[in-house]
Amino acid sequence: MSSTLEAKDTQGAPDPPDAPGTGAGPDAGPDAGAGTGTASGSRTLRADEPLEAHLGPAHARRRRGGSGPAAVWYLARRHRGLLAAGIVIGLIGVTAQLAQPYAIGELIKQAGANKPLTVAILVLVGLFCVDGAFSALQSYLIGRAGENVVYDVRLLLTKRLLRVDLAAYSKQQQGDVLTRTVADTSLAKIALSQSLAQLVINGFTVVGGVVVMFLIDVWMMLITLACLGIASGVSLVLARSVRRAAVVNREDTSAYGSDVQRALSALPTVKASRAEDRETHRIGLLAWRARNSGVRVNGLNALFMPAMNVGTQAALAVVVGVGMTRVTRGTMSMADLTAFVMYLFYMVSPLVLFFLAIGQFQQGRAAIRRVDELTTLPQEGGVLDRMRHRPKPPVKSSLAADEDAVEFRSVHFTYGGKDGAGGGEGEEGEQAAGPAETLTDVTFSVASRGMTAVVGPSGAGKTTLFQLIERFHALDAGSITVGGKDIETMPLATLRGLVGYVQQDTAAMRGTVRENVVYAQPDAREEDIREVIELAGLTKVVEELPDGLDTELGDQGSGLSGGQRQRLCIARALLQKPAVLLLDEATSHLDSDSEREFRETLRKVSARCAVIAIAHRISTVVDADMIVVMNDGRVQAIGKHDELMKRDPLYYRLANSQLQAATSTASWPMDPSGASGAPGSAGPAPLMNGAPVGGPR
Ligand SMILES: Nc1ncnc2c1ncn2[C@@H]1O[C@H](COP(=O)(O)OP(=O)(O)OP(=O)(O)O)[C@@H](O)[C@H]1O
Repeated sequence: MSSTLEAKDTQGAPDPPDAPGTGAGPDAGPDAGAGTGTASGSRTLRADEPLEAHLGPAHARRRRGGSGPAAVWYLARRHRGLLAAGIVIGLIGVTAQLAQPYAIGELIKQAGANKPLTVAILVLVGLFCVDGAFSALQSYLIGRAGENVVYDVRLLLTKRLLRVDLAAYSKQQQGDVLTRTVADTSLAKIALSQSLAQLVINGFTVVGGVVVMFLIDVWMMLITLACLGIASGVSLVLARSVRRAAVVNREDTSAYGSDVQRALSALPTVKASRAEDRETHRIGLLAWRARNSGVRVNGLNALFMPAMNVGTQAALAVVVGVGMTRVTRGTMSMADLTAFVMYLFYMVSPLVLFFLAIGQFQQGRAAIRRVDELTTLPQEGGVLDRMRHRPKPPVKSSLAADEDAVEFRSVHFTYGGKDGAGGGEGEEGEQAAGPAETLTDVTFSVASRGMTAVVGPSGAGKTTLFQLIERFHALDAGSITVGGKDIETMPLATLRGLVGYVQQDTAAMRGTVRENVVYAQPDAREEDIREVIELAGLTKVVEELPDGLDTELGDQGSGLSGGQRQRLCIARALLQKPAVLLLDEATSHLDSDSEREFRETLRKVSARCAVIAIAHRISTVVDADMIVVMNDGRVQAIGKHDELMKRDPLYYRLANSQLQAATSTASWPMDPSGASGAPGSAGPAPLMNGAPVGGPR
């Protein structure tokens, strides 16, 4: 039996993580070769398998608000073969167990009749061995099925979370997502493997025991059933209460986890604000709430055992009393009474386990519901899905020197969607309507070579421009093209291969310096890595690190200074050899010397690709080939530094305040609208909105 299972279980055998595609490991797995396992086997999913195919149309319907099995149930069904095998083996073990009291009764009869006992003893020992061996095998198989289920569920969650629509994800609490991914999946595993198996196996034991006891003595069994029936009814009511309490406890635990995560992610700020006590109090209250609901769950669980024990003890007292009377009267043999009492004892534990499994299963259902909610988060690429039937542009890795790198055409955008529908697959449709447009009628184009700076006051919409180029959000109206192709018709991987993005909050990660640099280009050559390290001005920094490129960094790249982390992220983006490089405040942490060197780097890079940089420092933008001035979600002006200083009051003001601070001279007029001959004195410069001014060609 086990070899058959093993054969099924190893179909689509996986690879160890370091040997992708060789099919050497046990249950498929992340990088396995093509599997051939069937739905009745227990082949785990591969990381490269399209999960939607496994979730089936019913799940897709469910995500659109219709009916269909939850993702977790759907995945669990893939392992029903292994689970069923575990249960069948468990049932064989239980049958051997149920036969034991009967065999003991026979032994007593043999002894009473002064007959040889060898066979009876051997039968009994054989039953003990079968019981032990099969229950061990059952535990192993069911445990394995549970691990397979939780692996598949976690793989599904990982895939869907990494491809989640950013607008939808930003509404989630990160701590809650973590709790659902780690703790709730563990509870779901227990419910879908151990609890289910316990329900079937112990249910079978109880039913089997009842049947045999009926065969031994009907009246005594009816007395027993009356006592146990009351206890079972109480237990069922308890199980329902446990489920309700477990749902509350899962929510409370998750709220606690979210708040711990919130505080820890801003630990330096917590300390600097001397908020440790306040945070302890606030998080402590949530911990207390979780403790209280946990105590309630435990209390209800704890009532199971006594409820069953009282029922069994009452049954035992009555059975022994009535049984002994009948033995004395000669209407029942001592052997039958012994067997009956033994069956009663044998039934207690399965009965208790049966009801405990109901409680456990109910708790698991609460966790399954929470995990399933995560799997229905809207996914990126919905726009592309809707355009599936339109011809796709050819995949390109660079742009010709004479074509536009990026073009915004009358782009309108509101966070959360103009009508509150948001981006992604548009399945949830729950997002609230945004109060005002973030970008209005934005039109400009950027040539495929050269440096374009985007400037403007805080909140003007500069970062939003970049996020739209990366297609993190869907537009309300208008279009954006990269290399002349509408980005909504491009596969996301192609688009993001063409566009390198260094975010405002530099995203260095835990891992080595090398891992951070090659993150977008894992197969980069050593000389290319060295080149981008040099270009980003990191060569000396890396040389001074204890293990050079292989030095381990902490979370968010701790171990490097802010400026060094920023350069690390720039090196990462450069290694990708993007056609368009987006730098959001990428020089904000650099000192003047480093910034001068970096501007030199940018000059070199912008000869190869389009660089678009959001910059607050005027020194970064003075020599840009084109400057886009954003104000209140609109393009206010486009031009070069000297032109803008003359004709755009906002740019003049932004530049002037910085240059004044830098030079500490009073030679600049303070009020650009004054009569000092300053720009803007003849009134505000005309908006360039809707009139694209091409950059250098
Ligand atoms: N995820 C979001 N959800 C809702 N509104 C947002 C979101 N991100 C930004 N906004 C709003 O959009 C507007 C533009 O934000 P954006 O980050 O693009 O400005 P910015 O010009 O880059 O500002 P800064 O120079 O301060 O970084 C702001 O009013 C901001 O509050």
